[in-house]
Amino acid sequence: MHYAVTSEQMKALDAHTIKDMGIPSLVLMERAALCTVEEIREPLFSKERILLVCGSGNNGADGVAMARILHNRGVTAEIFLVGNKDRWTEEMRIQIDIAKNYRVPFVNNPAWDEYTTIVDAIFGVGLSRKVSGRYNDVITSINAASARVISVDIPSGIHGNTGEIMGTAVRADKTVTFAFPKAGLYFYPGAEYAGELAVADIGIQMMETGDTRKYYSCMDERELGLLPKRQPSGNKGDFGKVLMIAGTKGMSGAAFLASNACLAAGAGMVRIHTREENRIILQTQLPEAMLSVYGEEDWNPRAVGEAVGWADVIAIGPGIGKDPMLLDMIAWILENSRKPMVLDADCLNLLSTQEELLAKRSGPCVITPHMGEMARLLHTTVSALKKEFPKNVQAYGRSKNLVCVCKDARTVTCLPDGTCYLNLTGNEGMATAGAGDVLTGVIAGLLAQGLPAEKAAPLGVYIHGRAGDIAKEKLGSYSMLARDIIRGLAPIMRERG
Ligand SMILES: NC(=O)C1=CN([C@@H]2O[C@H](COP(=O)(O)OP(=O)(O)OC[C@H]3O[C@@H](n4cnc5c(N)ncnc54)[C@H](OP(=O)(O)O)[C@@H]3O)[C@@H](O)[C@H]2O)[C@@H](O)CC1
Ligand SMILES: [K+]
Repeated sequence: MHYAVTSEQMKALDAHTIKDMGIPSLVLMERAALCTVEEIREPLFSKERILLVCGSGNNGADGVAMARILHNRGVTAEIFLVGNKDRWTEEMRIQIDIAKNYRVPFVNNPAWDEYTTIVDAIFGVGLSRKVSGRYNDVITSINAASARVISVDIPSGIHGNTGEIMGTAVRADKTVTFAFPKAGLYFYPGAEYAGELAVADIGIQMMETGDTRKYYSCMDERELGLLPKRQPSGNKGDFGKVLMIAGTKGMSGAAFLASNACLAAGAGMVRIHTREENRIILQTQLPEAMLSVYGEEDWNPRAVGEAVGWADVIAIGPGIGKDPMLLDMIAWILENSRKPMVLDADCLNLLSTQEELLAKRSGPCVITPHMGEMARLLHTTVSALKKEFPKNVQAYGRSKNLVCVCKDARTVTCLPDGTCYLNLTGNEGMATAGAGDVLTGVIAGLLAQGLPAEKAAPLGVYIHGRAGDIAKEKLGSYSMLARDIIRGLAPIMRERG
């Protein structure tokens, strides 16, 4: 696992390293400049002729230091200052003096197409407002030039916290970011603008006493170790029994995908509770699952009560539809069971009309809304949700004491204690029908094997994304289907046995 930080958090970590630990700012800067110079290499970058475009702050000062290092190594490196001299930082003033001492060339009006590489050192984590005027023109020229572009710390014009384009932004081929990835390099469109990402260790550490919950937590392959080892002596009951309440008339596919994914994620047994019209098709498609059914006017309280008693984990939602009758069933389960639950899709849409029901449950609970469903739960619009994202999702998870997986191009998982996981696996091919049902099944499967909701949800999102990446590699993003994501689970789970 690693952490991603906001611009403000990075500034605090910089200041802590300089003031409390005593490493001079210029030492950090020299390391930053050296690390970035090392990244200018074939095959992506040619050192034939390099332009360093530098702003007035310390991002610009990094660029000037890089120019001097390159110049002293015999590379043709020229500095173009775009900032306002009156706003130069102390470090910038010093770097300019040093560059002048070494006679590094400055240009006022660069011939953009004569460079093989452009270093973007205009704004870093200090970007504080929309980009306009001369800065806008310069960024447009960088993007139009034939040179390859390497951005220092973050592409200029990308918001370090949200990844949004602040008016205009540099499109980099590579970004070298210092100490910790900035969240804006992971969220879209920032992730796309950053190009290839390198994280340079320049000597800044997390504060030992700090509460890491304030940073974004990002899982990687090491977290697969959280998967409980399957005991050779175990039987199917030991690996958990999942009740999957899914599939209205004509929506058997959602029930199939979620249940299939749940078994493929390692659950011992799955029992589907679905509309009676789905009986034959589901029993044919997925004979490994058990089945009970309900009719048009009755959700079959007896069958549900018995199934809830049997299950270790309950998942409700994939393709169940919006029939108000189902709200009675959901209410009954929330009130009567303390077993771990995953609530998805139409279950959440039904609950958005009677939110007090969520408060009635007391067991561990994971909800998996996409942005539209999340907005509905918060009684707001998607655009308003995005403005305060993910703080509003964190607040919701905390207030309802549940784990909230908010699905988007970068899915976040917010825990009741405020921890926020940012998922880095997955791809655009997963924007396909049924992919969400697969996720519900994977999380339910992990819960069934005994993982707590706080781990099952972010790990499920991570595994689901990686399975999607495997599907994309095989089939491409256009043709991969939700069932291919399920097939992608095996190579990942196999790493554990
Ligand atoms: N010792 C350290 O701390 C280390 C820091 N490091 C490096 O420093 C970077 C942070 O430096 P920073 O804090 O000086 O901010 P930075 O990103 O250069 O931008 C501020 C400048 O931009 C300007 N400006 C902002 N928005 C604008 C807009 N829309 N349109 C126009 N102008 C705008 C703003 O102008 P002002 O608001 O003052 O008018 C100011 O001049 C960090 O990303 C890393 O690269 C590393 O070397 C490691 C050690
Ligand atoms: K930059």
